Amino acid sequence: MSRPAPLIVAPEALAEHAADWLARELRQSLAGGGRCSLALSGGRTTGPIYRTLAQHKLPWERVDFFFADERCVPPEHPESNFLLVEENLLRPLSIPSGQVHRMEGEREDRDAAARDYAAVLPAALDVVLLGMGEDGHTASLFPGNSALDERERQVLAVVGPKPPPWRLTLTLPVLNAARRVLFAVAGTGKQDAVRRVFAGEDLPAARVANAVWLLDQAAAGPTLLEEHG
Ligand SMILES: O=C(O)[C@H](O)[C@@H](O)[C@H](O)[C@H](O)COP(=O)(O)O
Repeated sequence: MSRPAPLIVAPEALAEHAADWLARELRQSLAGGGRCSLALSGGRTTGPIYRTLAQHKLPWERVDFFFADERCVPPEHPESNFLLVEENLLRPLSIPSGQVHRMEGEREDRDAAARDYAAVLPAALDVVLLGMGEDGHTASLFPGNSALDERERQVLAVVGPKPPPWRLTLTLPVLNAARRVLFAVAGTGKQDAVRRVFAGEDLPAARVANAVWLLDQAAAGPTLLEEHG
């Protein structure tokens, strides 16, 4: 799969570039006057992106918020992706709860929670923000996990190596049906996984086909910097 060249920016510029990209894509989706769906990821990289995105003036009342994955913890737990997005984006923008579709990771019946979430997903998400782990996972689709081969279910409960273990995750059919997908990847720890993705290796993140890759210089590493920096 030939992959478009990544956008490579200085570490301190990644959040702003990602927020600008998201705002631009949301604005384009909203231009027709209808509603727009935005699916968000957790992890350390995304918090600053959300804080910067919250400063953008958009018709936020027409945006419906979804999640790419969620840890199976209560929504007030420090590991909750919902809490991360709530604190850095939803609360600063005073987004009403009716616009927020939270994955109910805390439910005892995780499979029912996954099925219920699939039922509220739009036919195709408009804009998705993904991160990538050092092992090349994205959302909670981890290397070697059978969830990577799911072709029917849109949301699955999975166990991953990154604690907390149980998670709910969108599957590849959903991520690959999304209109616009951005990967935002930062830090030297991701350099090897980034190199492998752009070398064509079959990592989970590489299976998200039509995505824009935004890297900081640390994650890009010398080879990609030389080629695309
Ligand atoms: O729930 C999660 O942890 C995320 O959805 C996950 O896919 C994350 O995006 C990557 O693990 C990168 O995380 P960092 O940004 O912390 O490196």
